[in-house]
Amino acid sequence: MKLRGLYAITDSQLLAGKFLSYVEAALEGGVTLLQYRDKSSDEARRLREAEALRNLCDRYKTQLIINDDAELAARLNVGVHLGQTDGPLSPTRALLGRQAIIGSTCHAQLELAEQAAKEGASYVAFGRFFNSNTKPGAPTCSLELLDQARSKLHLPICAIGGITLDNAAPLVAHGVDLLAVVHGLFGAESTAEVTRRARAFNELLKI
Ligand SMILES: Cc1ncc(COP(=O)(O)OP(=O)(O)O)c(N)n1
Ligand SMILES: Cc1nc(C(=O)O)sc1CCOP(=O)(O)O
Ligand SMILES: [Mg+2]
Repeated sequence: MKLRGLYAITDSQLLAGKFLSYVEAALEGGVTLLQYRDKSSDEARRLREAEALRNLCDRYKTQLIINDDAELAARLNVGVHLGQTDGPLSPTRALLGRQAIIGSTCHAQLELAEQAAKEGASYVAFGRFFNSNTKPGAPTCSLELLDQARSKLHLPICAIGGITLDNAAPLVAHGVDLLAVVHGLFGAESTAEVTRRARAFNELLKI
């Protein structure tokens, strides 16, 4: 399966009271990967929400990715996204199997991406590219790094951090396959607007 398109990421605060309706609205517009990102330690709620997302994703034939938590991903038989301090990639690949989607945060460092590729990552993520409401302190990344990554790597490239419909086109022009978005998608005023934005992000990625 080719990993290219919108990568929607949930935010528990932003989506409070409208979690499933906004996620379904995004899926309606087309989502290649959906990441469940919840930084709390409420294990019961996390399991419940992740299961609900897996059911939704099954209906829309979208791949679910769990942020940070390989054990939860294994329990639900879905993918995982690992940052640099979220645990090693190779044992996670062994845990989840060959088919699982495993993503790796590489910030603005090509060497991290090359290492992740060697250890079996399915995609590499660079960021942040713009000011981010969700993670304002994340290190920044340039379009030039994307050019280098595109010429050296044979994996799908994901961009993250402050991406909106107004600033995403240059990322695509510099070789990005996956646009990972929280606020620029789920910060919308209505479910109809979430669906419209999802469709528009996918249009940007059509070659
Ligand atoms: C697609 C994608 N890219 C990067 C990240 C950030 O991961 P990480 O550095 O582990 O930070 P947290 O998201 O865990 O705060 C991501 N989640 N998804
Ligand atoms: C979770 C995350 N990681 C980042 C990184 O650069 O690694 S930026 C980010 C937040 C993405 O949310 P928004 O689309 O609202 O900026
Ligand atoms: Mg993490």
